[in-house]
Amino acid sequence: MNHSSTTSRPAVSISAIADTQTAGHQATSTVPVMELSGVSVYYGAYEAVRDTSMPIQRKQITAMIGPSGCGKSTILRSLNRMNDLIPGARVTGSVTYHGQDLYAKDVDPIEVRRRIGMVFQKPNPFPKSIYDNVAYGPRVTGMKVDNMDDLVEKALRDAALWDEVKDKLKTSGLALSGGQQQRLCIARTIAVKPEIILMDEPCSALDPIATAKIEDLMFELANDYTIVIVTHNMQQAARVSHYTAFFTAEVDQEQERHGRLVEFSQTGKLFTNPADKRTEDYITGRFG
Ligand SMILES: Nc1ncnc2c1ncn2[C@@H]1O[C@H](COP(=O)(O)OP(=O)(O)OP(=O)(O)O)[C@@H](O)[C@H]1O
Repeated sequence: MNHSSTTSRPAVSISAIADTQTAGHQATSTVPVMELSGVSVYYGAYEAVRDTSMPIQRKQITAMIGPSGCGKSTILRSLNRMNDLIPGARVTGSVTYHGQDLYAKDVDPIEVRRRIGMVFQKPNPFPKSIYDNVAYGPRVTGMKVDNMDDLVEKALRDAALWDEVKDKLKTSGLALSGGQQQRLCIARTIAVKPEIILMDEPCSALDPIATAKIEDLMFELANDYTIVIVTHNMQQAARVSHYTAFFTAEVDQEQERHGRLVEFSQTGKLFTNPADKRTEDYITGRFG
């Protein structure tokens, strides 16, 4: 399979597939909601990450760790077709969501990004009020909302921000602290009712107290959502995740670096009894 970065015509409703297939399921740690099989991602002719295969387990936190440039963010973006937005980016192999090929011609990438939301490294609220930041997604996606006030309150509560902002909902989101802004971005993501939340180093711009709050929040969110987090911080991966994927960058004969998944396993095992020497070297600080 070879998926170019050009977006395709919407037809299949990913949410319809997801809603049908998750109905009645209890959360377990053994039901993958997504699967990557032999996924490589190219930027033009450059193969940034090669041959990645791993599951994303439902309502679990999966961390991606590894040295700079090993392709963690690239793989993360392949999970909700964010790479489509980068000119020249191309994904090969298979990414499935509830068994459905995420890159099939008739899948709507906008709908994919609603079901599989993303929180970025730098908090990026819109220059709008706190309320409007949260209401934005439901409004632009045309979600049927009975009571927007209730939806905004629920999203802010779920993002552990309600108590801090309930008296200033009309204030600009940009007037909040960095940690509050990041929780506002999480509320904005939750507001469109995604199933999966991708987080690309969500704490790297935050101080330790704000970081601890986001980590606590991730635990809470994992009751309802599947979370995939890219982090530079091994301790963070060890603290928050159920599963960890360790990536490294291999150097080929032309001295070109290619990201490679070395090991994927339960977090406790990866950090205490890694199967691969390269993982052991990395987690013990001998490399990277
Ligand atoms: N938009 C892009 N265009 C071209 N090359 C890119 C692009 N984004 C990333 N790359 C390259 O792909 C490789 C993997 O980058 P990526 O950002 O995915 O790694 P990473 O592991 O997330 O790194 P970091 O931890 O430093 O954020 C790197 O060599 C990077 O330079």
